[in-house]
Amino acid sequence: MGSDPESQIPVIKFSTGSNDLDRGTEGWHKLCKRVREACENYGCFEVAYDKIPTQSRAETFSAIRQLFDLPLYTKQKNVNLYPTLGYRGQIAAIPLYESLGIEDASNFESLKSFTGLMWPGGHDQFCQAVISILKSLEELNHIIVRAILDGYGLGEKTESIISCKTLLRVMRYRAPPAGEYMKGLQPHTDKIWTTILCEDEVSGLEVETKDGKWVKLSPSPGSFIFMVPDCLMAWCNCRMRAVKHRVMMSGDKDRYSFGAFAIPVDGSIIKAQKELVDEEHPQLLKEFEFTDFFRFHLSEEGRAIDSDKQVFAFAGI
Ligand SMILES: O=C(O)CCC(=O)C(=O)O
Ligand SMILES: [Fe+2]
Repeated sequence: MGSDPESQIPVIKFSTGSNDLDRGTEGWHKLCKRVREACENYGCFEVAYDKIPTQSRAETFSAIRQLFDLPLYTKQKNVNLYPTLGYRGQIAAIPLYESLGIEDASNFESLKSFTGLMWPGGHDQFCQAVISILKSLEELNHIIVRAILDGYGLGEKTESIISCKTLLRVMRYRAPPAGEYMKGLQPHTDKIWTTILCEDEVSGLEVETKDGKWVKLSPSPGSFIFMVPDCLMAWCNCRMRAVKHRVMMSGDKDRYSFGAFAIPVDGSIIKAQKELVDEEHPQLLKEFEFTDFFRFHLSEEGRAIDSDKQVFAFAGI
């Protein structure tokens, strides 16, 4: 598992030094095709993006480590209307896992109020590090969504792009007891529009392939992982697959990671693009309001359903 290079997900370069990122160039067309194929076949890909310096990642992870070093009662002040978006930890089924969530985290004011809650007097260095990397990741996300649109010939239909705010979720997974291979995070698909993940040194993220095999990812140190969540899958009439993923821990090091999660703003309607519905691809999901779906997945009824089936239970035709 993982050591077989054949089973690894595609690596796609987003190189600011070439004209591949200019719409209309041959390089851009090739990029769009690769993005589309990766999202259809794997539901994810590794992103090599040269615009985010190693230093910026290092500063972000140093800030994240300081956050996890705070006392539990301080971290538990991170509450959210939706329980899974605030502090999570001390969960019996996944004892190694702990995470915090910051809504609208590329906005200086919301970062300031978060750091003001965590540290007396705030933490300017935390805000600077997070803002800087998130702005770049939002830019990257924008390019990837553009590539998806162009990949389907919908480049002019920018009004169909879902408006989002970025939630930053930071994770720490404790090393398991010596010699054990242990669940860090349960298998799931993300419920949102897009996900970009970043890990620091210790791997552990696994994705499920089309034929149901789990593959351990070994991204290069400077890379990110882009994933297709349920809403993006619904938007493209399930041409792309929402990738099921989990974290498995082994070895003696704690794992730190973070995700830039694009969360549709309240009132967002998620619907299959009519251009992507035809005889060969009948519409599979009804249109739905994002918040209704999000609430459903947290409800008792939703939680009784496997994560990757929830969207079909909620909106299946
Ligand atoms: O820690 C990771 O790499 C994955 C986290 C994740 O899948 C999530 O928070 O939805
Ligand atoms: Fe996830």
